Amino acid sequence: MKFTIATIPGDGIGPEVIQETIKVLETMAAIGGHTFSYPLLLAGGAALDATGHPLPEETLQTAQEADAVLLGAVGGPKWDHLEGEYRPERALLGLRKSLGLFANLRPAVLFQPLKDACPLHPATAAKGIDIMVVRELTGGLYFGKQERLQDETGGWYAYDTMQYHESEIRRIARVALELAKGRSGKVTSVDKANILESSRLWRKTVMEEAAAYPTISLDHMYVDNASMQLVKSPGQFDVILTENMFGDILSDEAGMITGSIGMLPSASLREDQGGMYEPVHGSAPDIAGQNKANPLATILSAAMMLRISFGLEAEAMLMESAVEHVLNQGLRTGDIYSDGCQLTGTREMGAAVVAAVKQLEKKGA
Ligand SMILES: NC(=O)c1ccc[n+]([C@@H]2O[C@H](COP(=O)([O-])OP(=O)(O)OC[C@H]3O[C@@H](n4cnc5c(N)ncnc54)[C@H](O)[C@@H]3O)[C@@H](O)[C@H]2O)c1
Ligand SMILES: CC(C)[C@H](C(=O)O)[C@@H](O)C(=O)O
Ligand SMILES: [Mg+2]
Repeated sequence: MKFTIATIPGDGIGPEVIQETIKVLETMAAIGGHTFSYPLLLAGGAALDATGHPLPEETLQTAQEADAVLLGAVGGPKWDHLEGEYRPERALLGLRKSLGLFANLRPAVLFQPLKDACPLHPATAAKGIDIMVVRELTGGLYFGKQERLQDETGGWYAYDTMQYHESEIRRIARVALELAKGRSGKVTSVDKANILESSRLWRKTVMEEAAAYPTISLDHMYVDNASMQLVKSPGQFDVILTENMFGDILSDEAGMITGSIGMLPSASLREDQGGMYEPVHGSAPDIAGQNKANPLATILSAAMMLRISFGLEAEAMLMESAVEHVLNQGLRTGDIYSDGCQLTGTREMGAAVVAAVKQLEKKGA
């Protein structure tokens, strides 16, 4: 089969992790007899430097026409002084909104070989963690009206607006409820309904949608408590359903309890399962260009792409098994390193996954 993957390396460690992911995808293509093409597109700081805008029209158009989008990360200190639409991170929001990617799936799974790198109590780590964060991605504070103004004293003030339409809540709630059917059947909706009006509507609407899913157990948790419970006893969560900003924060936290944000993939989807795939982490300027970044989050995002957008379940599973295999071999980038393991670099980790894919495929054949 032929697929076009609009590829946006972006900034910082983005190009490094994308490079390794393409190597793995090419191995998958050779094994499965597929043809993947990777039109390379500019977005973020790289696009700003080259074209004067973080989200060039050509990027948007090619992304819209492709079978899926694969993105590294955007942003970095070089562009931190910029305002408004010139901020590199705005490119990400522009892509999400224009592609209609309202459903952000962020699985947080603790790979068992990493349980020693998990900062939680060993007994908790041994039990395993398998949480699916379903984050609403095109509404809320990120897309509400925002402004910076001066008051009558000349002092500055600013506001951002958290706004949700019932229809936006219903469609993301359905995504979470449907996903829960294929898992252990529990959805925890996270909000701040004790204080925010948008959260009160969120809770009411989620309850209404859940009425059509009698086999799913639904509970509700305030976001402050949820962030504490996630560390205290992550085993209580199956699917976490939440709005845009709460999901951003909770998914980074979920990354840490599963070893590292460098292990966390994500899929941003529209109704037809078309989507953009990117690691949860950012451009990590502190380690960029040093062959230190963990490429596994991006490789796992590409596996999600094969499964969800291309329907290549066997290939996706092979990639995920290859990741588990290299971890079992004891290979670790710095972010997941623990005593007795072998410290390795971005390129070496990518090469090890490629080798593991080939080895596992041979064994299976
Ligand atoms: N999706 C995205 O493009 C995205 C996501 C988050 C942040 N950002 C942007 O990235 C820039 C840096 O943001 P930040 O520092 O808050 O978050 P970050 O995720 O880039 O980094 C946070 C910490 O995690 C580490 N880290 C992240 N990814 C890693 C990996 N793959 N391997 C090993 N270590 C890893 C970094 O070294 C750093 O210590 C900012 O401009 C921010 O806006 C972009
Ligand atoms: C860079 C930023 C806009 C983005 C977000 O907040 O959605 C990032 O943190 C993420 O998690 O993808
Ligand atoms: Mg984030």
